[in-house]
Amino acid sequence: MATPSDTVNLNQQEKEKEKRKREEENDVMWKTSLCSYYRRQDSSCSHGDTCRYAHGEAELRPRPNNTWDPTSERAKKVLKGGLEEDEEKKVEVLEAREDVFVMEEEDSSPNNNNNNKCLLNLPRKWTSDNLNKFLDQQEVLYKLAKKKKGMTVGFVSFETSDHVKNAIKVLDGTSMGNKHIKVADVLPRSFEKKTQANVTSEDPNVSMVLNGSENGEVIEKRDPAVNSLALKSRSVRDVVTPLAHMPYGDQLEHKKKSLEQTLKKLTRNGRKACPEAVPLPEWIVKSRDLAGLPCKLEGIIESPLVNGYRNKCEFSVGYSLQGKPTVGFMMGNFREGVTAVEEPMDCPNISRIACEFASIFQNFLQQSGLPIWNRLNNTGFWRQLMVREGRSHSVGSENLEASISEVMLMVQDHKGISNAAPSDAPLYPLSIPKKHSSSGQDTADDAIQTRIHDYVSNLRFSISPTAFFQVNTLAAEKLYALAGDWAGLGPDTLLFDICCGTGTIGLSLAHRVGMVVGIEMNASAVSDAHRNAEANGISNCRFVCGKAEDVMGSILKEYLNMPKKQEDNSYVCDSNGKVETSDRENDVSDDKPNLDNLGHENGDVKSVCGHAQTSTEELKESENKSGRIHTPPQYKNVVAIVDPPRVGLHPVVIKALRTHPGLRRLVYISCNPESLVANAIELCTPSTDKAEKGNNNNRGWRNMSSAGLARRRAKSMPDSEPFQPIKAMAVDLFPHTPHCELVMLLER
Ligand SMILES: C[S@@+](CC[C@H](N)C(=O)[O-])C[C@H]1O[C@@H](n2cnc3c(N)ncnc32)[C@H](O)[C@@H]1O
Repeated sequence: MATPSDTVNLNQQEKEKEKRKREEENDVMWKTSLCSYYRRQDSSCSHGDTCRYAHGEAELRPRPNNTWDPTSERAKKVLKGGLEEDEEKKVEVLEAREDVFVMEEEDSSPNNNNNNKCLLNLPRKWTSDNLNKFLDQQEVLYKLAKKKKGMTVGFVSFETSDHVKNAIKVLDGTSMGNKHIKVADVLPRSFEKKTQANVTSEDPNVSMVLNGSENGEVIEKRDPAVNSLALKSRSVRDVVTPLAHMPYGDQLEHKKKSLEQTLKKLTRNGRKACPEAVPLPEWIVKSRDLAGLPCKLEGIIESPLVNGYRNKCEFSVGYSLQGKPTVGFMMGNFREGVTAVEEPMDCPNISRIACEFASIFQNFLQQSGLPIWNRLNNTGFWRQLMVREGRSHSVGSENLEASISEVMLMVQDHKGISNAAPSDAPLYPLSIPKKHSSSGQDTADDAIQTRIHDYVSNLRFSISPTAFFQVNTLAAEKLYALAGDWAGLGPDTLLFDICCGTGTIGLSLAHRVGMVVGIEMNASAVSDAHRNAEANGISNCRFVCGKAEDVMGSILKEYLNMPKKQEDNSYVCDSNGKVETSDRENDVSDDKPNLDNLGHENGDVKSVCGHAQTSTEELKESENKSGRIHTPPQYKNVVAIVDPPRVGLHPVVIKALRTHPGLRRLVYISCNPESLVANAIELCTPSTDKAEKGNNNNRGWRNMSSAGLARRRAKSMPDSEPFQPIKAMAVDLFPHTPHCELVMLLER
């Protein structure tokens, strides 16, 4: 007979076995990051040994590129170790120069450089003011001290070598929280003065756009890049395409496993959020047969093109580790103090053409009189180059490169924190001198096109500089086709294309439905959608410009809160976009439609529409003229395809979709499975009529996971029928990176 201690041992053995099995089976990212519970010093992570994140330093494994979770003690030790190994304790601050210190010219000369030091391990939240105060408190004599919020490094310059010695004596090793300050040397580099020159292009269809508010002044300052020794072991290929070392099949397997883990969060959180008084929904009960998945993950569709697939690249401008002005990708996170930029050639997802333009731009920078953007003090000019490619006709993966017929280059004059200028920043088209004109002279392009074109499902799409377009067009076609197949479309379907961009999803599915209503906040994208409908002869689409959270409620009302019975006065659009009446079948009711409901609750709804658009005003006008009331037709099948940005849908949109009983099917496309899961928790968790009213106790929400927040919101969801996750499938739009698109069908 087994004793209790035998049972415990057996259980432990089982657990160990299970753990080993998981470690072997699981993805290469298994336990390469610390669990957030562990970070919060809270040992209540319910996954226990099966958690894919490390519960402590001992469990932590290195990442595939041989680095450690940057928040771990190990990573910090590696960094520290690297520094200590260096005899002279020199930090390789390659381009910490006079614009950081605002020093006199002679101060930055190599001879005086010993009077410039950097302090390591300072609190991230400190600004220059804090550093100045601290040095004063320590009675350290110095000339100038600078510190950027978010970084752990500060820079100090001293008048004399005695002052430096004293500072080292006082500061080196001083405790700062659980760390010790280190004083290290700064290695400035000198750079040659450059002259301004023009970008020239031999490509006939290159357009260039300046995105920003004003031209920067011409100042001869250089961008400091703070790069630790640890960076030397990193390659840009590892940073940008961390899965590139695996065969493509293994990458897909890796992503699938990672998605399974993420999807399981939906089940766990749905179970936790389900009110006690309500039975667990069927999908949670059935998850036991699916190893904890909320629905079947049907697989992952591979990208037709694995290399060079990106049609859009945002290159950073900065200095390389060798101090060369470079156009490419940053070697790490600015918050980690990394600003080094390396060339993109080794990144397999970048097209040859984009690399060529990055290289042309890099050569141009050598001669430009304008300075490179300084990420430490937010000065300078050249900051980012965006390269977008367009095609002249629809193609397969074999000859994609040959079909690229247009390139749009976009540079930014933008001083905000985020690398990308806001989407509503003014755009200035720039003419690019062409080398080849019939006269042999350089000529400027008279009619500058600020749009490029691409093809999805044989439809031609016009794309404005700031409009979203999927970066992997061929894989996006597969994504949209899958969404269309799952949406259960037919002539009697009303399709809401939520976050529609240039109208790609709605327009490519328009021939399979009665009507499409697209919603999008980017006005240029909405104009594109309008143009794209017209260019492709599609008339049953309407596009609304507005934030989904502002317009969703009123649009649902407009289309779904129709009177039960109408005569033959519903409308369809003819091929010219004119509104006509039709004999569409309708449910029976005697109510008159309430035209007031057709207005948008939150005002400010601009409709930029295809031919089929009929605004409230137009409806009212047509009612007055004909004496008949025109209302949108009723559709038997109402479906929404949502394709939100990485953050997911706004809670107001989720609530509108969830609480409108007319919407029975929803296809959720997501580039961020974590936010899909969070939104699905709110859409699929049962509610009660005793839903908690808005909880004012928001303490601690900053530390909450997106799933935790969703659980909290699910509790205050008004009583409404929840959706059920039916199936999920991934589409790999981003080979060589950990990202992919996830599609989930929800029904009720
Ligand atoms: C992932 S993209 C999808 C675009 C489009 N479905 C496609 O595949 O080309 C997300 C889109 O949502 C838009 N967007 C972001 N936040 C929004 C909001 N609050 N309301 C409406 N649209 C939004 C963005 O401008 C972007 O065009």
